[in-house]
Amino acid sequence: MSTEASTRISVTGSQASENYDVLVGHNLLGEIPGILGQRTQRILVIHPRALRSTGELVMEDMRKAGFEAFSAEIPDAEEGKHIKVAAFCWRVLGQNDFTRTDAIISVGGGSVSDVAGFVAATWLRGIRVIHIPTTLLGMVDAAVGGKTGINTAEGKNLVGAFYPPAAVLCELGVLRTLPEYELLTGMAEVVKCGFIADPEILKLIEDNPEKIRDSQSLVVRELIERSIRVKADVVSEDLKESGRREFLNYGHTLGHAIEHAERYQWRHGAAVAVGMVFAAELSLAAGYLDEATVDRTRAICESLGLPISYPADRWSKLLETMRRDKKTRGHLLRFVVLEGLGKPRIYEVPDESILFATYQEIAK
Ligand SMILES: NC(=O)c1ccc[n+]([C@@H]2O[C@H](COP(=O)([O-])OP(=O)(O)OC[C@H]3O[C@@H](n4cnc5c(N)ncnc54)[C@H](O)[C@@H]3O)[C@@H](O)[C@H]2O)c1
Ligand SMILES: O=C(O)C(=O)C[C@@H](O)[C@H](O)[C@H](O)COP(=O)(O)O
Ligand SMILES: [Zn+2]
Repeated sequence: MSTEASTRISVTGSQASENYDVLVGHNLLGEIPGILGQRTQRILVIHPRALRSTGELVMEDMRKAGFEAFSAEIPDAEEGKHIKVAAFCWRVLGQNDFTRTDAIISVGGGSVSDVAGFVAATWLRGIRVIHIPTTLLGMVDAAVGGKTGINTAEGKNLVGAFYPPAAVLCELGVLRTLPEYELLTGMAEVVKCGFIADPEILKLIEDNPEKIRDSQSLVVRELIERSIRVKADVVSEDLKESGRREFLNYGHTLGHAIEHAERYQWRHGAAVAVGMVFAAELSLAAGYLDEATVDRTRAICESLGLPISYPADRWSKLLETMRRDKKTRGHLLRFVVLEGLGKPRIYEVPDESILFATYQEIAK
């Protein structure tokens, strides 16, 4: 067991009730009673089937701390981000008389914190939620920042709310059981942070091809903390995405369309990797970025075993889905592009032919 101290990264909002801490370290569950306070009686632990034993451990701990603990076991991965799953959780909350002083704890990857956060935002118009992310992606991105959501038939995350958690506890030991592919798809969001804000992240990945595959290594911990700092910095300034927060969507315009086209059988991070190569190529085509940075994007994604291309014949379907992206304004498609390392900007697409031409660069 590690004896290293935990790291505390603060996120601030426009009012005190939106402030919270992200803790990274070991043995963090003991923080929960202090975060929730004495008036909290009931806790609902929302976890996927695949993490039943982890969910039970958290429930046991909460019972020992004096809470009444209930669980809602939900379908795994993207299947959980469905209105029927939210309705099931609302039913459990209702049947067990959850009040505004009670709380939800999410235990799982980004799909779980997204739906659990949405349930917390909507139950009684808002009860507190603590996220315990169990994937790399959940720790560095999904659990932090207060974006919650579910999918609809038309697309990814189309229904949701901005709803900051009461805390995020990144218990590093839980990553021991995470399959390597899940660790590497989570790295896509780490790479994103590297390109949009902290290029040192890219160097750490390039210089440590083995350690980045060991979830318990100090390099992975440093990558986690650096990525959380990038996200905390952005969302502290712009919770509701009226400006700078859009930069966190780098690679996601095409990425989300690919996830939709694949009926969510691709992991989010894999789709975002292809989306980042597309966004880098678009930055080049628009005259903002040099070829070397585009090549670097491909090289880093490939070194992580992430996809960098997509079938040529899917373009029209992808374009149709991208029109529903949240950054679109009227008929105007908008992409996050790069003007250089750590220099994201918005590109309003003047003519869709540039998108088609760029797609040929990543099509196979
Ligand atoms: N709200 C946000 O800001 C935000 C940011 C990024 C991504 N997301 C969302 O996050 C989701 C992707 O999250 P994800 O990549 O964590 O995927 P996920 O939640 O689907 O989990 C991936 C798989 O890993 C398994 N798993 C989770 N923890 C494990 C562990 N410790 N050991 C073994 N297996 C484990 C899960 O059961 C699942 O099968 C997408 O829906 C994406 O849209 C949201
Ligand atoms: O937090 C954000 O803002 C992001 O864009 C982070 C993304 O990694 C994440 O996938 C997010 O859920 C995408 O949000 P959406 O608004 O495009 O649905
Ligand atoms: Zn993402």
